[in-house]
Formats: sequence, C-alpha cells, structure tokens
Amino acid sequence: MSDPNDETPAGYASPPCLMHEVDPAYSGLANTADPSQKADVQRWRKAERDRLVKARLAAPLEQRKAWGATIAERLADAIGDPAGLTVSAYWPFRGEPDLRGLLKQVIAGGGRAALPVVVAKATPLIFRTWEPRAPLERGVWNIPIPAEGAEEVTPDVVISPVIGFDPDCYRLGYGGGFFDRTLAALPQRPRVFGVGFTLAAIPTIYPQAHDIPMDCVVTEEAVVHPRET
Ligand SMILES: Nc1nc2c(c(=O)[nH]1)N(C=O)[C@@H](CNc1ccc(C(=O)N[C@@H](CCC(=O)O)C(=O)O)cc1)CN2
Ligand SMILES: Nc1ncnc2c1ncn2[C@@H]1O[C@H](COP(=O)(O)OP(=O)(O)OP(=O)(O)O)[C@@H](O)[C@H]1O
Repeated sequence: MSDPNDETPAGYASPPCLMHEVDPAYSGLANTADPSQKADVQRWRKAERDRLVKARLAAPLEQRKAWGATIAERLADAIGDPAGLTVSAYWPFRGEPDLRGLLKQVIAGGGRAALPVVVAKATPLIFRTWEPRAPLERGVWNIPIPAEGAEEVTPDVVISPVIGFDPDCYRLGYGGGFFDRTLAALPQRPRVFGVGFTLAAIPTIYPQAHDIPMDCVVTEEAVVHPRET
C-alpha cells in the first residue's frame, strides 16, 4: 500500500527536465567569460521554451480566453488612469493572452496604444501607434505590425508576453533578446508588466548579465512582484 507521507514521486509527473545539464558551478548571475556555461543556459532555455509553449497551447482556447480576460482586468487596475499614457502591448501569437481589448480601453480612456516592431535581428524593438482598423503589415514570424507611416513612439508602459517567468520576475521570451535590448536602450525606463498564465511560472530562468527583470508579472491568479532578497 502507498504511504501518504512518502513524498517520493511515483513516476514522472511532468516531462523530463534539462536542469541537470546546466553547469553545477552555476551560482546566480552569469560568468559571461565562461562560454560553455552560456551555451548550457541557451540550450536549456530552448528546451524550456518548447515545453512551455506546448503547455500553453495544450490549455483549451476557452480557458485561455477566460484567463486572458482576468489578466486584462488586473492590468487595467495596475495601469490606472491611461489618459496621456502610451501603452504598448503586442499582437497575440501562439496562445499568448489577447490584450487588444485592453488597448482599446486605453484609447477610450485618452491614452495611446502601441505595438512592438522588430527592425532587425539583435537590435532594440521600436514601437508604433496602433488603433482598431489601422493598416497592418506582416513582421517577423508573420506577426502583424502597424504599417510604415504609423507614428513611432516611446511607451510609458510596456506589456510584455512571457513564455516563462521566475520569482524574481525575469522573463523567458522567444529567444531574440529583443525585450532586454529594448529596455537597455530606452532613454527612460517604462513601467514593465510581464503577462502570462500561471503555467508559465518556473523556479528560475538562470538569469544572465543581459537579463533585465520586469516590475511585476500579471497572471490569471496573481500579480507577482520580485521576491525580496
Ligand atoms: N506577440 C508577440 N509579439 C512580439 C514579441 C512577442 O514575444 N510576442 N516579441 C518579443 O520580443 C517581439 C518578436 N520576438 C521575436 C523573438 C525571436 C525571434 C526569432 O527569430 N527567434 C529565433 C530563435 C533565436 C534563438 O533561439 O537564438 C528563431 O525562431 O529562429 C523572432 C521574434 C516583437 N513582437
Ligand atoms: N542588451 C543586450 N545586449 C547584447 N546582447 C543581448 C542583450 N540582450 C540579450 N542579448 C542576447 O540575445 C540573445 C537572446 O537572449 P534571451 O535568451 O534573453 O532572449 P529572450 O529574452 O528569451 O527573447 P525575446 O526578448 O526576444 O523574447 C542572447 O544570446 C543574449 O546574449
């Protein structure tokens, strides 16, 4: 008979984890001088991205819609009065929460909505204003972007979709390094809200020297702030 106090797992409850492949000498922030450690982290991140995107898409569409609506409400509360603010979100992709309704609310409340645009690999994102029915073009990965001619703006609030996030509010994204480069390059740091589902919470993303934590991460269950150290 099984002992209810026995915490030994009976089998794998989740897909195999590659955490053991990260160098055991890893201890917090990266030693960027060690290329093998960097390669290990990149390999681990790639596998973790694949796992988390699959887990996200495995949640039923109706469930994701309901979670997205809750996230949008929490974000609206957290942003407060949008009058005069430029708020950037994103065009939803691969099961990300759909926050286009929130962008419409921002516009109705006297703010401006913006979407990110990839200009080139390994360069910061730029932001262009967006409103419903504005002309769109296809950007990288065919993600729609406001067509050339839309005003380029600097956001006061950046809403950033996560594939994964950790208790210090570090973000695991699609692997282009775009958000970190963008935050590093902006003249003034905007308020940065990560958004994702609870299933995207992981113990660590193995933060590297270039990773910049977000102010908080909004999920369907909570607003997560970086833990106190
Ligand atoms: N909906 C949405 N729009 C968004 C983002 C997002 O996360 N979600 N982005 C958030 O930043 C930007 C696009 N991010 C991208 C990130 C990586 C690659 C890319 O080409 N990745 C390589 C893999 C890189 C690697 O693993 O070394 C590839 O797929 O070949 C493209 C776009 C802007 N728009
Ligand atoms: N500010 C930066 N300066 C130089 N290189 C950077 C910077 N930010 C990120 N990179 C590089 O970009 C690559 C991808 O970074 P990372 O794994 O953090 O991507 P990501 O945050 O998951 O992707 P994204 O932000 O596009 O969704 C790494 O090789 C990293 O060294």
